[in-house]
Amino acid sequence: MPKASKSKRRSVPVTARSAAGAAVPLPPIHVEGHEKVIIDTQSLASLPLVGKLGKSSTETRRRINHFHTLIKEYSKLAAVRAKAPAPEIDEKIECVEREMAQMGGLDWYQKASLLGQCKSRGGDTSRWLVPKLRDLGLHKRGNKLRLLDVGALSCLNYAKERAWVDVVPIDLNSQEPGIYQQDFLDIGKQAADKQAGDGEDDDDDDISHLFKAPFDVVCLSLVVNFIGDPVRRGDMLKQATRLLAPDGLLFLVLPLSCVTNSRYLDDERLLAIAQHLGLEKLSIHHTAKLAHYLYRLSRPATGPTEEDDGQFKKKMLHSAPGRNNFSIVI
Ligand SMILES: C[S@@+](CC[C@H](N)C(=O)[O-])C[C@H]1O[C@@H](n2cnc3c(N)ncnc32)[C@H](O)[C@@H]1O
Repeated sequence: MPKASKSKRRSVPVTARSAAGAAVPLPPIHVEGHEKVIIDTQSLASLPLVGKLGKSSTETRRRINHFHTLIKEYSKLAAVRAKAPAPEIDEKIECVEREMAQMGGLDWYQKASLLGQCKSRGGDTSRWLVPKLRDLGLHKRGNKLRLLDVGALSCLNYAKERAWVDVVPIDLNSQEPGIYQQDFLDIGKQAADKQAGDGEDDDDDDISHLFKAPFDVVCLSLVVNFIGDPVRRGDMLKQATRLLAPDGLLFLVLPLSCVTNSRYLDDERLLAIAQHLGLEKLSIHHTAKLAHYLYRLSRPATGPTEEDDGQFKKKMLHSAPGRNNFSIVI
């Protein structure tokens, strides 16, 4: 059974009251050098499931979107606080934290997202990817495809393809025994820490062997938009290219509005970012709600370097009113 890996980041835990008035743990704030501050969604997992799953898919979607807004707000406020702490910022942060807690935290969010994957609501996005992999003839390859499913809500997504696909499903908060609890952005860091004698010496928790060989496919389905900080969204794409084998595939899924209604991102810009990271476009498909992308790593998988940073800053592309601010920064 997979075990949770341990986080080594500094945290400042806080508490608040649940709707029922009981004290509940709230997300610690992690300060990771370079003034980057993120919400530690792992800690949201410990919140009790007090939130309701919507009666209709529209209601569930509305609540999921609101949870995304809270994550973004939290990231922004935490970044302000890291630079210039002030009591009014603390108050605003507590307010956001309280609301997330009242909704049920990450556990509620994941259960609501899983509901969105029901067949009656369109199924999970692997059903789009599998025919593409078959079209590429990858089901006939001699050795099985190694596929890293990031933000996996179920370990059964590729069960029908088990004869030719070996899946490593990971999530910040594992919902099933078959899903490894692992922060995608920490892959590689733990092994480096250990080598430097800095890591915790608990071999039972060590799943680093799973990430030693490169992956043929990395799936980032509805995960990049989960992150509130545009730089960390860029870090996710960079990390994916680092983990891919030569000619490996990146499967990216974003809510459609991230590319059709954003001031800072559209398909063209996303393609420029992907190409900059050594990825070439194989396929794009928009549905009423989602944008699917399949890219292939077309240059040696050495991964992007520090020099890549600063190449794709937040740039206004569409200034019409009513647009959202979703962006990816490299
Ligand atoms: C909306 S769910 C996506 C579920 C599924 N992949 C899909 O396509 O429906 C987003 C998931 O990504 C996970 N996640 C977000 N950041 C992550 C990270 N850095 N490492 C691993 N999982 C992450 C969250 O915990 C959450 O379960």
